[in-house]
Amino acid sequence: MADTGSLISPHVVIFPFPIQGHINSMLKLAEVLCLSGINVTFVNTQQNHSRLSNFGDVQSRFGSFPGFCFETIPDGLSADQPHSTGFRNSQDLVDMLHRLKNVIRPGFRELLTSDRLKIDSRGPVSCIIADGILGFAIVVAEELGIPSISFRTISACCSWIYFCLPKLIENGDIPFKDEDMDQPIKNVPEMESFLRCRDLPSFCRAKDLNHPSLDFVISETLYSTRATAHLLNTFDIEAPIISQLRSYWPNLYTVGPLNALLNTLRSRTANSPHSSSSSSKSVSSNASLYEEDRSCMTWLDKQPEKSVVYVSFGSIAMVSREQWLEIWYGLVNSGHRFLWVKPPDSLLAKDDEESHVQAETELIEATKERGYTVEWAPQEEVLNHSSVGGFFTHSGWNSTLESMVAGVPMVCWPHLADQQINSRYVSEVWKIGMDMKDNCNRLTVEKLIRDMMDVKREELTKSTAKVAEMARQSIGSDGSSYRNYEGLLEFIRKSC
Ligand SMILES: O=c1ccn([C@@H]2O[C@H](COP(=O)(O)OP(=O)(O)O[C@H]3O[C@H](CO)[C@@H](O)[C@H](O)[C@H]3O)[C@@H](O)[C@H]2O)c(=O)[nH]1
Ligand SMILES: C[C@H]1CC[C@@H]2C(C(=O)O)=CO[C@@H](O)[C@@H]21
Repeated sequence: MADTGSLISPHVVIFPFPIQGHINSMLKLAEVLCLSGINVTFVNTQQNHSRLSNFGDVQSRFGSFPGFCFETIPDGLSADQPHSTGFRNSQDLVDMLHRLKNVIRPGFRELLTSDRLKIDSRGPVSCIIADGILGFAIVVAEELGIPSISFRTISACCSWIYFCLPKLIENGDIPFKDEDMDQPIKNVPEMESFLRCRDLPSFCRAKDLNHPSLDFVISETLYSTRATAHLLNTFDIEAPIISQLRSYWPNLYTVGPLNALLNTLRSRTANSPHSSSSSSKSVSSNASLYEEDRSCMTWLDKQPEKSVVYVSFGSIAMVSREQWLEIWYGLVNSGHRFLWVKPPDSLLAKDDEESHVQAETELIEATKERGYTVEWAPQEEVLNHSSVGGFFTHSGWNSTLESMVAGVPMVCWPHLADQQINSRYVSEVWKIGMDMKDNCNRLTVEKLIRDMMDVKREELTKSTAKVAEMARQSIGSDGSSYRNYEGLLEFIRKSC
């Protein structure tokens, strides 16, 4: 039976960076902790919270846990400001950093130090689990004299590169000296044999070393070492890098893939509303800021086995009209069926150029035969559907993990941040897909989709099955992620 939280249980505050990919994985962690009897307060910014309540199933998902509660803090967005998590350019990130500093940070501090949580019947806050790029939450924990756990929602390989950035700057690797993005980078231990300029996180492309986004990831990474413990949503597949990270984060718990761990715990928990006797693949944990369109599941039901390419570039990537058309042509010309997620605000300004309008009319016609489009899909369910044979992805870390767990090969088109290195690992290290990085034209799209679906199908099927098995073992009762999950619970319980 589930231990759903009680007065004597620890009380943990969880606080994500306020965008979809971070909220998703931290809500999964929240549910894992609730299923283990820990009381949780989950802090959202206002607009995200109202969208989650409208579009996600969070109320029913967490309704059965008396020890769970949401709190909201201001986000600095005006009530009539349209929702857009997309980052059109680096200025959008800079704007977000300003709101973080001037509104979200004081709001979080106020919440934790005011009486709002002190009068909470679940007892005083015993620990703060904050997003690894919200270092100010560590300061609040220090002020309150309680432990903090820094949860980095990206891959271990990207976290490791962030630690190596000061050395790369010192050695003159960045800023890049010339236009040759294939120049090897030799100063990141474990990656000497395959790392190129273009594989470094996007922030390294800044010409100016003082660029706020580069400064942000470097300083937050150094700051994170002040936390009492660290969490990563990853597993043995990143073992060599995890060992390196322990030199900075000795108290590191790797508990991924969290979607798989959560499904296992749900299925073991007799009175969970999600209890299921089936495999850990079958349940999804939706926490969407967009309205899911489930009609795509009915469409998938009608397609042949492993025939569909699922296309999604996550929640913050923005695509230009030219790129959009090239991808569309490539998909249509590949001859394969496709299900394409196009979030409402993901296309950069639509122009009236005659040739674009004509192309789009042509493509709409061609798509009717074998394509389907939605604004948001139940992604985990889609990836586990028997009709899906490949994933054309931006290589966000959640999508990468979800694809690994489902055993689906990938064509990667990374946009920003960690995606650049994730896609390199997918193609060169784990060999479960192809990297299309910095090269978006219809011929390349067509070729790589054909490679994934036909030409390299057999070898990819073997390697994806191996990785999926490794993920499954990690969260099994003898696996490293499961043991780390138990260690994390012990750590949290000791802090109460
Ligand atoms: O139609 C869709 C599309 C996506 N998703 C879900 O949305 C999440 C998307 O997360 P992710 O793949 O990580 O992409 P982003 O939303 O772009 O995530 C941001 O946050 C991640 C975690 O820090 C980083 O790895 C990414 O680079 C960063 O862009 C996943 O859980 C998907 O299952 C859906 O449910 N439906
Ligand atoms: C917009 C980006 C700022 C950094 C974040 C990030 C991370 O390093 O945690 C990855 O991608 C984006 O989610 C965030």
